[in-house]
Amino acid sequence: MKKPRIFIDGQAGTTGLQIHQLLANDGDIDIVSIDESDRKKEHVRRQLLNEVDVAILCLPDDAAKDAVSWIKNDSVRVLDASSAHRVASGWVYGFPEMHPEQASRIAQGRRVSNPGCYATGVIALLNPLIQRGLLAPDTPITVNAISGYSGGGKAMIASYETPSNMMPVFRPYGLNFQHKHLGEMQQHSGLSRPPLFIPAVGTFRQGMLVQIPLPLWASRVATTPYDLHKKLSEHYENSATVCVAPLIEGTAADSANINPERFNNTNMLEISVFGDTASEQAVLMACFDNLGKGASGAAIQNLRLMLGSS
Ligand SMILES: NC(=O)C1=CN([C@@H]2O[C@H](COP(=O)(O)OP(=O)(O)OC[C@H]3O[C@@H](n4cnc5c(N)ncnc54)[C@H](OP(=O)(O)O)[C@@H]3O)[C@@H](O)[C@H]2O)C=CC1
Ligand SMILES: CC(=O)N[C@@H](CCC(=O)OP(=O)(O)O)C(=O)O
Repeated sequence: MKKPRIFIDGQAGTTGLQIHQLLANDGDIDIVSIDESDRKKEHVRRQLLNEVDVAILCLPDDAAKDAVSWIKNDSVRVLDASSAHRVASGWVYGFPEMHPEQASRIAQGRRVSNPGCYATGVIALLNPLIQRGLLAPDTPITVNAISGYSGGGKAMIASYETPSNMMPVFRPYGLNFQHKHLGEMQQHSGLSRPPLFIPAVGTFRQGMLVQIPLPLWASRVATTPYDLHKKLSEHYENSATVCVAPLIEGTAADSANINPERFNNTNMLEISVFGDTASEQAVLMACFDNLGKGASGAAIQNLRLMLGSS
């Protein structure tokens, strides 16, 4: 059988390079390469984009939109790692765990959008709880998150890895309330409004922690930390990529395992639920690799679904 041909447009960038490395030893896939001197030449990219089975776009948003508009061959399928099409109609959202039908939608999709890193954590935590009625769609949600600096691509990596640059160990940002992941967080979690999202970047290269504090006493739906944990555990029971740690409750709560770098170089996402029944408070946490389940790992998972090889 003919091997599927894949072109990674943006293969020299952080995400593209990692996808390339993860696929390099896969003998069932033919990765079409582009010369370093040609990788930004429109006519070369146009031609490759129209002659492969799947084009994986690892480009800035505007370049990804251009690339999609150049594809005239209807048999070419697209997996876009940028944020250009994550809430666009006609695109399948590449988060297989969010719905029992989602993996088969991705498998059949002609246009699949890979989720944003922070959005991956938020949707993993909230989607099952909102879909299953444990949180109301209009619950006021705050998200605190920290990412390794590789989340900012080549430019941010260079600035953090230049020794003469004194970068703050922890830098909150997104404080214009316009972060590019808000739309996908809202739509794919099922919230009626975007969350209040406070991301931060730290002086570590890779890894991510997403936290959602929940004052349950203010919730319109009567919910306990135990209920939240049970629903999340049921939802991800058969998942190979998302796991739920045992409920962490009360005065003995121990956060020794919480470390944004813990799942680096894997496609795993671990959910933790901390709760106190007496004070009716809980915190949901998602820990994963921003370059793994937050980017390249998820892209490989989606590609395999699209190729029917997962
Ligand atoms: N880093 C992350 O954690 C994640 C990133 N993403 C998304 O993936 C996409 C790529 O991000 P990332 O890999 O971090 O970014 P990088 O800046 O590391 O890489 C982007 C690559 O695209 C190339 N490029 C830019 N414009 C063009 C163009 N017009 N034609 C061809 N190539 C072009 C760049 O070239 P050059 O090398 O010359 O600069 C670079 O190699 C972005 O949309 C980002 O939002 C998604 C999930 C996570
Ligand atoms: C630290 C940092 O700057 N992170 C990036 C998000 C990286 C990411 O995964 O988002 P995309 O998939 O949408 O590119 C940011 O906040 O814009």
